[in-house]
Amino acid sequence: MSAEQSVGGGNPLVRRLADWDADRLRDLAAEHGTPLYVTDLDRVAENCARLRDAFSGADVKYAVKAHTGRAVLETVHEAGLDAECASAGEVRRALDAGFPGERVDYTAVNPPACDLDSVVEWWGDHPDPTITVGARDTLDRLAERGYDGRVCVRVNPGVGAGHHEKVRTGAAPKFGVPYDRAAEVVADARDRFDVVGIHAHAGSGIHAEEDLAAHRDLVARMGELAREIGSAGDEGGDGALEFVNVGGGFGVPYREDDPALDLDAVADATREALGDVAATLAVEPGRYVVADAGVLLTRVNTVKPTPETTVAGVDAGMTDLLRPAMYDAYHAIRTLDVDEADAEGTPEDCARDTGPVTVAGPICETGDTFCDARELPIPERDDLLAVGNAGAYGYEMASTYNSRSRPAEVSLAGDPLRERETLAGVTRLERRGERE
Ligand SMILES: Cc1ncc(COP(=O)(O)O)c(C=O)c1O
Ligand SMILES: N[C@@H](CCCC[NH3+])C(=O)O
Repeated sequence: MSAEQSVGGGNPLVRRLADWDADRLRDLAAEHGTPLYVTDLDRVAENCARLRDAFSGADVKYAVKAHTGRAVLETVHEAGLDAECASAGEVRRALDAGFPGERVDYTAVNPPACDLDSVVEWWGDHPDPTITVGARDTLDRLAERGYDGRVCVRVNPGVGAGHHEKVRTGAAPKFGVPYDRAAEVVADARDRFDVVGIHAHAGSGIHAEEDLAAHRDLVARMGELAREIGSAGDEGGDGALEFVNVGGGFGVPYREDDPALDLDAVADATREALGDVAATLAVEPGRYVVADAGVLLTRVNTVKPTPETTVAGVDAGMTDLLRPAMYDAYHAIRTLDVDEADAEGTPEDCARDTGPVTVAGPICETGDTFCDARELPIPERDDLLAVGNAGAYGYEMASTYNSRSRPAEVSLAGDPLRERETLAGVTRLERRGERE
């Protein structure tokens, strides 16, 4: 089976930017304006189904941070995944979208007091969630608040992976208790809490062979630790762990010719690396669930030939999609207004001449470009461009820098998901003349 083929009919491993219906996207842009995120909720459900099939028998938790939109959360909930949340705000969103407490994990990273206060209070109405804790200090702060419920200990496995150094978490001291001290921290936590699991996360965008190897190393280390903790628990009569969470990070192909991740093979390798443990495997992917379910539509407003490249000035910028500016991330770009031949990603076939094009946003930062001198159809003013794989960490990382309002989002079916922010929205928190 080729990497692109279907797994059970209409559920292909990867959906390329070329696969989106250009007419539909043009209609949505005409109706809702640009910049506009378009999210295909059916694709979200398909991605969830593929994860559940590949990791059958494991707990699959959606890392909510990748896309917190209500419709996405409801879709993921209906598809049977749990929710992994990075803040009290994300916990609130998950509960509001219908996830019961026992299907919510809160991963507390240097948690502000207000986050701990909130979740401990909310748990009263939503029993049996899990709090994942990466420092003894956090355990103490939970105990101070009277919390004695389910806790998972986050471990720093010393193994990192991911598409960019800024997203490799596994070896960063910020995350998790040091591997060598993990068993001791678990033993200490058992005196005060119901310790149900251990957790580690290598990083985000695991796709390259070396990242997959790092993922396997991490899983193997977690398997060893689970066995060590399990046998210590038996001696002390505390019982074994419920689960071993090996994190998320499963990558998607961003470049047109990147191969799709063979999810079944990754799942098999994960199980094999974990080895024999008396606990359920858990994973918490975010990107994989939503990345290829979203595109960002933006319109060309300025065309400027320069000796090196034609600059296509567009109405979306790093405030709408930060990834290229922050990580030099590659996102496929498709001109929806030229002949469909270029939907195949073969610029030489398309009706317009092609050449080096720099797609640049309206923000006063040099890094505010979606691509630099990439071979694309020479742009014309009012062209509609689609930026691919924008569903993960797209809207979520949007900001109002340069007093730009955040974009709108609609579903592919045409339902409004998030309104376009207004200037009044951008300035709504400002106070003037209120200082005494
Ligand atoms: C603790 C944790 N879990 C899960 C994820 C989800 O990662 P991804 O979206 O790459 O699957 C992240 C992000 O890197 C994370 O920090
Ligand atoms: N924001 C990152 C992923 C980091 C996930 C959070 N630990 C990205 O867009 O690639």
